[in-house]
Amino acid sequence: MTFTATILLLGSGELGREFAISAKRLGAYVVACDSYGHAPAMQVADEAEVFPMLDGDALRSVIERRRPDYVVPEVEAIRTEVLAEVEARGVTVVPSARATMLTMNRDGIRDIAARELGLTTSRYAYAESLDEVHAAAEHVGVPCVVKPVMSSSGKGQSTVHDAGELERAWDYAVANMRGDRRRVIVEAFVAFDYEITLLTVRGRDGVSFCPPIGHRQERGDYRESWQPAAMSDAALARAQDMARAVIENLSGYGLFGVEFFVRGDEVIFSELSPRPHDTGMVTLLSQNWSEFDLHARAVMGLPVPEVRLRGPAASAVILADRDAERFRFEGLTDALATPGEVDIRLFGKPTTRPYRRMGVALALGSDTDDARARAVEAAGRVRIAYDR
Ligand SMILES: Nc1ncnc2c1ncn2[C@@H]1O[C@H](COP(=O)(O)OP(=O)(O)OP(=O)(O)O)[C@@H](O)[C@H]1O
Ligand SMILES: NCC(=O)N[C@@H]1O[C@H](COP(=O)([O-])[O-])[C@@H](O)[C@H]1O
Ligand SMILES: [Mg+2]
Repeated sequence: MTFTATILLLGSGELGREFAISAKRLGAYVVACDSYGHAPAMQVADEAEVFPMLDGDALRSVIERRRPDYVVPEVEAIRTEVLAEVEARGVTVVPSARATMLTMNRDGIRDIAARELGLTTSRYAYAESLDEVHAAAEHVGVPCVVKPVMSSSGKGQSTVHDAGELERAWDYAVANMRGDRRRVIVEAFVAFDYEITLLTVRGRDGVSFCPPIGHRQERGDYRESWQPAAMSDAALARAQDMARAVIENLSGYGLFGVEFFVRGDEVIFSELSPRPHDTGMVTLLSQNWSEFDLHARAVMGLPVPEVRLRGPAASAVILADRDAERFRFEGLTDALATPGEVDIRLFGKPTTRPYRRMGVALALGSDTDDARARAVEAAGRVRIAYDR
């Protein structure tokens, strides 16, 4: 059989699963990798590889054996030095080895944005010990947010309201970080009016933007997202300029999820994913081409189409609440019968744990408030029943 490209997908969660579907529709052969078997993307890919992606030797040997046209990272926690090595030998790393190195750890991308590009960010400092955490908090002020430099979906993150809570925040960060660097970023807490993800695509013909996505987070992890987020033309233009500046600096082709806090007309850069974003799952219903379709096209060097919104839309997550290997989903019939245009995605994760995202509900509405209400309603109708 002839394929248009061979893609090695590094990370096989829900985002990788939708990307794999989009890439396969364009004729790609997809090898899905992760540290555990039967991961969501593996269930729809051509083949799977199970190994720890932070292990450089294991990663190098899989890339050498598979000889992919494109290496597509789906998570941050990857031995990115190996990606730089293989890029130097001619393999295309998406969007670029430099982008994966700088975004793997929060300090890389934050220093580029704040120091090199001069973008507005929250005040911040790094710390590698409890003493340094105290010094950093003194520098940025309290309340502040403490996060491991390597983590995602809010893992190891806490908001500190009083210096007495710093020790607990440091211990929590170290216990929940990914990888081997005991380093945290301490950021001033931003009392934003709202926050957005600006999906930004860099294709062969230039940079384009999706309408902004608003979202609500709890414990540093997203619960609901909606599109379009209401914002002033001035704030949107500022966010687009900042997003363009960062991704031009990172280089490479693909879709990026650029996160901003907005307070009045002030737009504050937070961080970015050089890949589809969890809050962007709303685009599975809201756009004529989803963020995964756009990523696949940009990555494979194909034309990036103009995005059209099908209507105000929202997503709401379906979370597990305990550790389990045996569980069932109930209520799918009810959920899909939620009035209006509603859809459900169940990711197929093989096990649950507290707060693990197992699925998402999607809804169109007359406006984003209506879409949010429908998505939350549909998500709530899906129940996870745990077997003893
Ligand atoms: N300095 C801050 N001030 C106020 N809120 C913050 C700050 N930093 C983070 N948050 C809140 O926590 C959320 C998660 O933070 P951040 O995006 O840095 O973490 P993450 O682990 O990278 O999450 P993800 O991987 O889902 O993007 C933000 O979207 C925001 O709601
Ligand atoms: N904010 C980043 C994000 O949402 N990443 C998505 O979550 C998966 C890990 O989920 P898990 O921890 O449930 O395995 C990742 O593989 C990716 O799809
Ligand atoms: Mg984030």
